[in-house]
Amino acid sequence: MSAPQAAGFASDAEQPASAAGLAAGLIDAEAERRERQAESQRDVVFADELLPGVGDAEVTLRQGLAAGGSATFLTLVTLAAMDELESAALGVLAPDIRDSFGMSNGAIVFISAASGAFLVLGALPMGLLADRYRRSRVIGWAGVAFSAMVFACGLAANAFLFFLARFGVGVAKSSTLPVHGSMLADTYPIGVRGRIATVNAGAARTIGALSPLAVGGIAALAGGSEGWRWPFLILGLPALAVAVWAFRLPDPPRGQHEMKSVLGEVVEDTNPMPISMEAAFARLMQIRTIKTCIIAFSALGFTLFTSGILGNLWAEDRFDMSTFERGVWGSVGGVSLLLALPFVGPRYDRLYRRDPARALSLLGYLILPGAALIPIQWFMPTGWAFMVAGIPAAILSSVTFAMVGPVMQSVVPYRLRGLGSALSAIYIFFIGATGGALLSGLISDAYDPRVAVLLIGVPATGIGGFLIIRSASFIKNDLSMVVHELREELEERDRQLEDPENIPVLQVNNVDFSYGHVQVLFDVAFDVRRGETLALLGTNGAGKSTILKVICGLGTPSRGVVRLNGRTITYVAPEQRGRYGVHLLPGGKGVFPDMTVRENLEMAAFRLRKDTEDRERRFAYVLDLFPDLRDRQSQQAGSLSGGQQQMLALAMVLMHDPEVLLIDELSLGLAPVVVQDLLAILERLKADGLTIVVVEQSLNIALAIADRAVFLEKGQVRFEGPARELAERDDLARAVFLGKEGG
Ligand SMILES: Nc1ncnc2c1ncn2[C@@H]1O[C@H](COP(=O)(O)OP(=O)(O)OP(=O)(O)O)[C@@H](O)[C@H]1O
Repeated sequence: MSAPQAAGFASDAEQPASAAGLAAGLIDAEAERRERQAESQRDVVFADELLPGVGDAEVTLRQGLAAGGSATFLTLVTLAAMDELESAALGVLAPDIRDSFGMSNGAIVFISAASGAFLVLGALPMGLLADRYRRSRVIGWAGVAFSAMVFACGLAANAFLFFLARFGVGVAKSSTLPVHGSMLADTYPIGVRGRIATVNAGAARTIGALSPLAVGGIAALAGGSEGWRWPFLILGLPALAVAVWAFRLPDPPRGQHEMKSVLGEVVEDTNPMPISMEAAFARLMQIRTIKTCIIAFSALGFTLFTSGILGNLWAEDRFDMSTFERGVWGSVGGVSLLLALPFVGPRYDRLYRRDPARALSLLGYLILPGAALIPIQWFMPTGWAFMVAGIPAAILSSVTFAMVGPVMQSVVPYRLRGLGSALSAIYIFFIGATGGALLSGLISDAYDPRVAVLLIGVPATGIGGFLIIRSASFIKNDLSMVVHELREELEERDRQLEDPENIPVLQVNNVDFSYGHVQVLFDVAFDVRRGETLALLGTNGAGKSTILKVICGLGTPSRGVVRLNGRTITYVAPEQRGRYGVHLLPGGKGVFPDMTVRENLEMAAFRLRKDTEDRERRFAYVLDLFPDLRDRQSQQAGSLSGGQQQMLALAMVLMHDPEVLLIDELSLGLAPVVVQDLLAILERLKADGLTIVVVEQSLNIALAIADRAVFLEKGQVRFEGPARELAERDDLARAVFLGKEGG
């Protein structure tokens, strides 16, 4: 893109003559773009009652559970309780394990909390599996692995093996957030999500609250320095039984409750395309509620996961409390949390039905007081006062954490539920828990646990609370996006049912795209029919190449959808799209200059290396299409002329047997005679039935090959229709010829 033409900001008459004029023009153009960006975000806000779950009839928890069947809930709750029991066991037994393996405080804090990092390793694949496959199966296998690894913790012969077993436990546990969260959100109605989450947390905590007592009791009963092993050995068995049961759970249709609330019916994608992690993350991080909440919860993670262990170490070292005493106090804290949970879940659900922004800010306001309560606790003079004073802050942060699931699930696109939770798990556990563990371990070893908590816990709590409150201002906009997408899907489903013979090969709808914070595509939409050639024309920097990137998967739109033969491919990886037949001939040099023509073609045919017959067929087709290349197969590609190199690049793309060929700047820098040859080849490809989208600077060339044209200006479609009609639009045609805004 050439800089002076980039923004298309000035008419001929007002061409800026000086550097100052140029700068002023650029500033104006940027201000105008920002205005359009702000407008495009305002555009999608729907009235509250149209948002999913808002204004719906009240549902009691019993009705909600009955709607999805209580077996799923009970199984997932039990599995979550096992996780809790296991974590609590580690907290209570930390000093005994430390002494048994002769470790320092820092080492045991690190090993204990590092399962947060291991959890991250599992969260991504688990999230991906949850979005692609039957979730009950994923949950079952993860449960089996969990029970095996917990057992291994009890058998560990040394600190290193114990560390490895923790690694396994962490990875196996990683199914809880992405897979359970996705399953619960799709099984039970939106109106009970808060209560499901709090009951889930409450039930898990009930077992968790009793577990310090049970764990302390079992360890004391077993006695000796190795008594800590028995709680782990005993826990492995019930975990295995529940995991086996989980395989039988039904898998609900994805996004069914959002669809029922917004559309009144379920539009199920029975044959979804595989989702790419990169595309999913790119999309999720464009959703402001998600991004802000994820950062908020990771900040909270810095303190939440280490505070229990640091508290136990402090209680033992400073106040000389025994394992059993600490277990009792741990249980008291857990029971207190149980008293708070029944208030928060129903309140969140009620607020959410009225105003989702208030439901979210409630969570932020619950967190903030913790920043003041933490210092009070850590300056208490006696053991029991220390334990009692820790309860309020622990309750507030645990209650808020129980709500991560409902908040995330409400704004994540339903196809990305698993990966959405995985993304939050990465931030919360990897950055939050592991970062917090490392820092706390270091500070605790250098000073003491109190310094660690004051330096990390207080600011983390304040920042977390503030950010959650801030995220509340984005949620309605993001929920509106959900509504928009669901409506579009329903319309498209109806359109496909009405006219199944006439589904476009390629469909781009409502697409917004940003490079970082700079939005460059605004609500772009067009279809391409089978065998059609579509020209994408427009001013410099209008976004033509960016659209091609979005179609072939090199860019993920922040809004909107791309479909291939009626199936959504918005989140499909570029190489996967290649397998489905979407291929891009990028602008500029597209060959390996040091290789021969033949070697270049062989590189392109790499995917066909096992299918000799198909490979030969493609070679024959391509060499027949480009006789000039056939005669130069042993020539180095770098020594070919510009036109021949463009032919070779095209030949390489055609080796893939594309269904849709995307061409960026076909004629750029080529002599007219070469362009004529290329056009003849495109004619032949058209005759062979190939669907082509070509970005062209030259209107004449576009008109020569295209059936239809789309004219873009500043990221918006200004014209879509038969190519010859575009030629009649003087204003637009002039813009293409002159490379400036039409007047
Ligand atoms: N990688 C990038 N990072 C940031 N901004 C980019 C990037 N690529 C393109 N842009 C900007 O996005 C806008 C659209 O660019 P794009 O290349 O899609 O336009 P185009 O219509 O193909 O223009 P041209 O014909 O000049 O290539 C431009 O303002 C450009 O500066």
